[in-house]
Amino acid sequence: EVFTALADLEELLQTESVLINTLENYIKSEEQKLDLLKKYAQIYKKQYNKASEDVQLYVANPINAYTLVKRLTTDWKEVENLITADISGDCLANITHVKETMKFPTDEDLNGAAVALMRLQDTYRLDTSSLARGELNGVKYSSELSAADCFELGRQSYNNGDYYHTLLWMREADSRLNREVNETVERSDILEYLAFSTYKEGNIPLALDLTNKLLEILPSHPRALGNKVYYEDELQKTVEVKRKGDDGSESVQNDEISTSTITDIYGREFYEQLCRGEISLPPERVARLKCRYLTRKNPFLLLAPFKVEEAHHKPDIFIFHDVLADSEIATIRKLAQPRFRRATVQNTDTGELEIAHYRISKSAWLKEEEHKHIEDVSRRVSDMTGLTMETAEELQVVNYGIGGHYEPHFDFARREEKNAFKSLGTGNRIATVLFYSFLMQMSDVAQGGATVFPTIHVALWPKKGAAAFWHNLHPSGDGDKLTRHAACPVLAGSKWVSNKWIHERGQEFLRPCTLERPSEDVVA
Ligand SMILES: O=C(O)CCC(=O)C(=O)O
Ligand SMILES: [Fe+2]
Repeated sequence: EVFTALADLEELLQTESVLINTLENYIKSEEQKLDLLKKYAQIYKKQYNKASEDVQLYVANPINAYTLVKRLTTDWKEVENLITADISGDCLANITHVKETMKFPTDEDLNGAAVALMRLQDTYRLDTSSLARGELNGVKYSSELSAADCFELGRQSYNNGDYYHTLLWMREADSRLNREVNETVERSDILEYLAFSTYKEGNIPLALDLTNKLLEILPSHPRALGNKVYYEDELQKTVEVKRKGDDGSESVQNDEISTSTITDIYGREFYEQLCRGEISLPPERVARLKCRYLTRKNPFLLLAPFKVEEAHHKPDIFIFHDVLADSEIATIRKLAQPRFRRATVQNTDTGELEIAHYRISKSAWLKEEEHKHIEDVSRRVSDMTGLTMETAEELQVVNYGIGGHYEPHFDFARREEKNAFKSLGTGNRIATVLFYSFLMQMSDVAQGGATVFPTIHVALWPKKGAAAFWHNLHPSGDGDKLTRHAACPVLAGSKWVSNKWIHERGQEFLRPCTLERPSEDVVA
């Protein structure tokens, strides 16, 4: 699919340009054909009018008799040939060729792009009308959506069983339609989706009202007629149930929410608040964080020490500034782009890699041997972290497209995930280094894409050439649950990250393990 990475979307514009050309050529050919047919029609009409002046005199002339017959035989065949000339077939063949040889989106892509917009709408609390005006967080980026565009977003949501967004977008389609001079969609179609989604959301009186409005426009609409009877029946039933209730029968109330739901709700809330930049570390904790130069007793680093900023204590999260050169970033992009595949996650039961809705991006893996720059980056990670790269995974390059994100997760395998990293034989992921390799900001307003740690309220805002570093494991080898983190959906722009996952094996003397276990895990 193409919607998961901006790099692919750029190629879609090339496809569009070829298609526009094909379409214009087709229109030109059809116009030429019609011009020729018009000319034939004129000639026929002229001769016919002449003959009509005196039919008998006209046919009495042998030359006229001959040309009349000729006009209706060989000449007319020409006309028929022109009419049946298959210009459209040629054009369609061209289009098929374009679709087969160039990047072309599918229906799943349309759905993916629509779902991504809904995700952005929810995470960043964007109101439907502003979005339809082409605004993101108060910044106007693009042309407005037509009623038909909004209708399609509603329809995609409907097909996903997402009635909440169906209602938002169908209402927007309706209000846009009221203002459209050249209407782009039928009001009856909007009403049908509105009515049924309203019913699905539990509001039968309103669903009935909307269905009646639809029937005012199309009185014999078969589905609307059927639904009207059904809604009326349902309403009748509720009235009866209510009456019984008033007579003293008991009603059962069940508004219990399980504890896990509560934690999920709050976890999600912190995650989204961090993405929106609404919460951060309390000032007294920020005051304890320092910036410093790191040399690690390495003679090269004495000349050019790393600029390190502390982003959090316990777990320690560091930001290394200016650790990727522009030339290295260019190499990474050039090598990764042609190899991008939809990024995968590891199935916790089977250990197999699979795609998942909670990680939407494209990724590619680069080996040190491929280019000096990749080797240099790997050595730098070793210098930055003091850990060996011998058991580290290859450099993973990730590009996030429209609404691309990676929901809260751990980089390490948990104890129950027995099969994770088994085939590598290098132990668990002891640490993560995440480079922000390329970033296209569309405005000064932060437009999403932060790396956030919901449990400890940390948000790292991508900065080109910088890298984040943290240990995923406690010295005991147990996973540090506080390192749960996520990539917020990209609202506007393009986000590229590259990461190096460092493994346990080989680090025994570089980061000795202890027997001491973190208290939270002892309890668990
Ligand atoms: O892209 C980001 O900001 C985080 C990526 C991440 O957590 C991962 O790839 O494991
Ligand atoms: Fe991660």
